[in-house]
Amino acid sequence: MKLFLDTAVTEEIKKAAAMGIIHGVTTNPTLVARAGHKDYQALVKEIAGILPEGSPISVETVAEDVKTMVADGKRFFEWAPDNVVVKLPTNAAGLEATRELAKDGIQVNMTLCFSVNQALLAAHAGAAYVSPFVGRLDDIGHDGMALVQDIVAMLKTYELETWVIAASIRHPLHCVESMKAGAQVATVPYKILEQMLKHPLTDKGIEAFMEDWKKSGASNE
Ligand SMILES: O=C[C@H](O)COP(=O)(O)O
Repeated sequence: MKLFLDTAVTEEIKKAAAMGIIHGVTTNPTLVARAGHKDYQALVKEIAGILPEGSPISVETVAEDVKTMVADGKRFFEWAPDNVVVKLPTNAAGLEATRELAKDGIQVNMTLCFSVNQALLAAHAGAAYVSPFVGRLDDIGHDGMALVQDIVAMLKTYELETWVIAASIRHPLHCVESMKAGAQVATVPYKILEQMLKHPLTDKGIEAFMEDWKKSGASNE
């Protein structure tokens, strides 16, 4: 499973990219606003310069009609043609715009997906990615991860090539479950990356090795 970083904070992207553990970035209007960016184009170009060449960056529109969605998508694509994946909502306008952009070879990530039916429609429209929102379903008492499992199985059954991005990831167990479900990607906030890495026995082990080495008086010069 590949990992995307779900953030608009460039410092977080730099830190994760330096460790070589992320394959792309997803942004959305809330994340861009929260990070205090005023210029989306400048942000996307900066992210493209941080990530390895060709890494996908999801760039989301706030347009509501097909014409503006397509125009936005084409504009976003020009900002970084090797990276930009246009993020569109899974609704009627989003499907039509996805079809248009896909015809032009522009990749689309259909976001705010909350059902297997929506994922099937996204795949038929030509979406490169579909993003089921796990945490937001859990928040209302539904089983978000069951949706990821069902979508992965459905796409496999019908040999559809759309990739599943497990999104709205809220804790490290969501990542483990996404792997078990066979999602191609999980997009995670930086905090979750840190939680994925952290293990008390690793820290304890490092401490013990250092103490024993110091006590031994041995040299590694
Ligand atoms: O844009 C997609 C995000 O993964 C949504 O996450 P959230 O539900 O925590 O806002």
